[in-house]
Amino acid sequence: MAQNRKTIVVKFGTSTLTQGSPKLNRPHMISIVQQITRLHQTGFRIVIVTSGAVAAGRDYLNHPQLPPTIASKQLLAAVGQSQLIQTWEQLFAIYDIHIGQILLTRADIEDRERFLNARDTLQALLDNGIIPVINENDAVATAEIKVGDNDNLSALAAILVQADQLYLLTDQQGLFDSDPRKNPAAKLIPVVNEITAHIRSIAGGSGTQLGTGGMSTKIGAADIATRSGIETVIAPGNRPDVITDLAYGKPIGTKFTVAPEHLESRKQWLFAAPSAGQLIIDDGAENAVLVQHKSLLPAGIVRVEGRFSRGEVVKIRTLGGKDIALGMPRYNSDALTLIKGKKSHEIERVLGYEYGAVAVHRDDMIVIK
Ligand SMILES: Nc1ncnc2c1ncn2[C@@H]1O[C@H](COP(=O)(O)OP(=O)(O)O)[C@@H](O)[C@H]1O
Ligand SMILES: N[C@@H](CCC(=O)OP(=O)(O)O)C(=O)O
Repeated sequence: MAQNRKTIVVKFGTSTLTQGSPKLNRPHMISIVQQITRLHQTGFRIVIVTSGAVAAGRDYLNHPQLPPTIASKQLLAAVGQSQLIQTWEQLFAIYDIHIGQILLTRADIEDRERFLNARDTLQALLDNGIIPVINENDAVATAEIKVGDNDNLSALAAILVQADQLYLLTDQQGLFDSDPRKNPAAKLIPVVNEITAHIRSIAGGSGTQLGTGGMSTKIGAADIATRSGIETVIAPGNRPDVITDLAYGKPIGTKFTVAPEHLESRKQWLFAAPSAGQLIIDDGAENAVLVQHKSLLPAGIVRVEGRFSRGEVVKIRTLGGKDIALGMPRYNSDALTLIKGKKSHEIERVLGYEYGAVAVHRDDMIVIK
């Protein structure tokens, strides 16, 4: 058990979950759940991004005649999301696996504090062997705060969990050189090393009433993910064992490779913001960060300068005044002022809560010396 620590985000489009019908296809969902169970039991960390709420809502309400408004779609999503999550829950329960529902909007990802909260929740679920099941919070998402399609949402989720791979499962074999629904002679493209204007131009919209975005949103998602160091595959959701085969490296569908210079960019993405303060650290902490490549503990912080929230970017500065790293602290400036110089086990006593033992985790730090 648990030899493989690879983290994979798997996104299921409506087309895959319904198998082209007007309702969720439970027999097909069982085969998906069985594959994820196998991976989960061998230590893979799997995150599900699921579409299908609107389709499930429409089916549950017996295909009502509703005005073509956003409110109608939100009504269907509100009804259907509970059907959708219940279906996943019941199917995973067969294998004694727990799931946790997370409904996100763009606002939850763009705001750093909320980004960190979502990331911590996802991490906690994964650490406890619970499979996160994510969808957009369609029922409350207005035009300004929604991501709008689950392809892009899954790329953002993959960044949140620092995934190794993202699989976009759909009703086609992968990306073709033109829409195969319109051109039966279209050819599958097995590997994309660079998302060029040509690649974008061959990706069309959804071929069905129920899908959102088609290939063009999948290309957008692959672009976001690969720039952040996450390999992305568009693959057929109805192929037997597609998820397990992909996880063990079988070439299926269209693979979008990660350029080597992008491997560190998940951190660059996090650290695009200007710095909001400084943490002045002692010699021991300097050695831990620079030589031992470790996280920064509160014990090594001598002084906290500036006012910042959890997740804003700060400079990590030596006693000699040299900036050696940028990082996103797990605590805000007030909390760090109280716990600086203290041992990690004292954090909860001093603050009355804790967000973990470290002040700035190694994953949230770039050394700049
Ligand atoms: N170049 C292309 N290659 C493959 N599929 C394409 C292409 N351009 C457009 N499509 C359409 O994209 C559809 C898949 O997207 P979508 O309907 O949104 O599915 P999902 O629900 O899986 O997200 C396909 O059924 C196909 O009609
Ligand atoms: N959040 C919506 C799905 C949006 C979406 O992108 O759909 P799809 O193109 O089928 O992945 C729902 O649950 O119905």
